[in-house]
Amino acid sequence: MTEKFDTIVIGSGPGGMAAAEALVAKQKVLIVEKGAWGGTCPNRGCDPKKMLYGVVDTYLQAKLFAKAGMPAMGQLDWSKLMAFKESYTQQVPSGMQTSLAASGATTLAGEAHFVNEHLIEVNGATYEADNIVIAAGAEPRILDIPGHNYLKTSTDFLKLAELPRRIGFIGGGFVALELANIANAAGAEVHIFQHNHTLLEAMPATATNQLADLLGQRGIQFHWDTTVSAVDRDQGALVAQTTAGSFPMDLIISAVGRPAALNGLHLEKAGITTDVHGIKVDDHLRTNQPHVYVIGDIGSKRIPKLTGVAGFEGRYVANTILGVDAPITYPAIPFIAFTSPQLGQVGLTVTEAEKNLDKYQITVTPVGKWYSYMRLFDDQAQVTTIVERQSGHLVGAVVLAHDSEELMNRFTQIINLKQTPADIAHDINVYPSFLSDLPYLF
Ligand SMILES: Cc1cc2nc3c(=O)[nH]c(=O)nc-3n(C[C@H](O)[C@H](O)[C@H](O)COP(=O)(O)OP(=O)(O)OC[C@H]3O[C@@H](n4cnc5c(N)ncnc54)[C@H](O)[C@@H]3O)c2cc1C
Ligand SMILES: NC(=O)c1ccc[n+]([C@@H]2O[C@H](COP(=O)([O-])OP(=O)(O)OC[C@H]3O[C@@H](n4cnc5c(N)ncnc54)[C@H](O)[C@@H]3O)[C@@H](O)[C@H]2O)c1
Repeated sequence: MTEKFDTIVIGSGPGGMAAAEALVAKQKVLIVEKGAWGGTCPNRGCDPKKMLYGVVDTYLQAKLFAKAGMPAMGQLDWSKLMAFKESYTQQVPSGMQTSLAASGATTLAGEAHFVNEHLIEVNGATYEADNIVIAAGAEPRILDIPGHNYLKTSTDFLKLAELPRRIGFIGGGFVALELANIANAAGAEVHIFQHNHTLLEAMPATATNQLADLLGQRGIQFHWDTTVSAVDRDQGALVAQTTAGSFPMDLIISAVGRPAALNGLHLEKAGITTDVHGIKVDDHLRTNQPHVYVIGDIGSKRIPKLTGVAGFEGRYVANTILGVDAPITYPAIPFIAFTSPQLGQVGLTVTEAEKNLDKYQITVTPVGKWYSYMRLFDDQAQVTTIVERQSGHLVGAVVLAHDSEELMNRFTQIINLKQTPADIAHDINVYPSFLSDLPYLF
């Protein structure tokens, strides 16, 4: 017998959770999960990464304070660091499933496949719905080269029982840089093999070059314009064969992007169309089957693939299903590479602003000597603001600094609220703090 629901949600990551939780008060909802409840972010992404990052960033900062009387630091204990991370991650799947079930959604463990545009099959049983929300996320890409079976992913890194002595990362994106930062601080010899000379493609090159210099000074070895063509095994070690020579390693991580997790969904049975970036959507996040919606990392769209975005889209689609009819519009979307220091960006990019300097004023302010940064030995800290000349509104910002996330959140708020320098000067912020410096940045 086929059980009938108002809405079926496929995937319980930040996108699927948000959609299910927003629908369940008014609808009969089924949510299906083939792996760990909660999806990538809390199990093998943002949250475990930031548990590790918080410790290593504090450790690095404490080392900087040696000049200010901090006693000498020993080596980080990797097994305790991992145990700390697991104290959080081990309770995530059961906690997420319990919370979904408590909200009234029906939870089902198993892989969902489309049978037709209204019917899915899970564990041999079929389920029907008026609406289906695909929130199946993305998965790490293993580079297709000889020896690819030796390559590991971010998921493997975040579970390492022991820290390998030499770690190579293929790619210069968020995953490679953030994990390289952790591995380096924890004592590994770290190499980044990047096929071009670009890090974090969405960020301005001046800031990413500066970040690469700082990470290089800490010992991370960047191999620019270097393609890894094969991986061999030689007497227990792995060898990265590259256009710049052979490099023996103990672990090599493929960090070359996260393609949409299309496999296994059998989208063709529902006639749903895809492209190389994922499932195609319209401005209401509908597929070519209007009752089938797509949210989060699995969608083909030019929006950053982030946890906050997946949740925003989940709530938007829930409202659409419940009858609100308006195309999706996104607020400013901030993102940060959690490296030491952090590099974050929000709003209009420097590259876009540079194309129209009559309209936009770009100001790069080195703040390393400012009180808030000098007391942290954050000598290279730098804030870039992009202001629309006519209105005086902030439309974009880039921050390279220790602990820049709250400043980034405030910049995001300023952009969304269209606050002017006068509005900002009117605020009383905690003094001294990064935010009490704000009026001096405009
Ligand atoms: C190492 C790492 C660090 C990250 N750090 C950050 C960060 O600091 N900040 C940030 O904003 N973002 C970060 N991200 C990205 C963030 O994790 C994703 O953008 C977010 O998880 C996307 O949510 P989602 O709901 O679209 O997909 P996911 O979280 O991937 O969830 C999809 C779920 O669908 C399930 N699924 C797939 N197919 C099926 C099927 N056929 N049937 C049933 N279930 C299925 C999967 O098992 C999975 O649980 C990071 C990612 C990684 C890998
Ligand atoms: N702090 C955060 O917000 C955060 C952290 C981690 C991941 N994420 C999300 O996860 C996504 C995936 O992260 P990622 O680092 O895997 O991808 P990415 O897109 O950020 O970087 C991929 C890197 O791989 C390189 N690359 C691409 N194809 C290659 C090839 N064939 N050979 C060698 N190198 C190649 C690219 O030049 C790039 O440097 C991010 O775009 C982001 O949306 C976000």
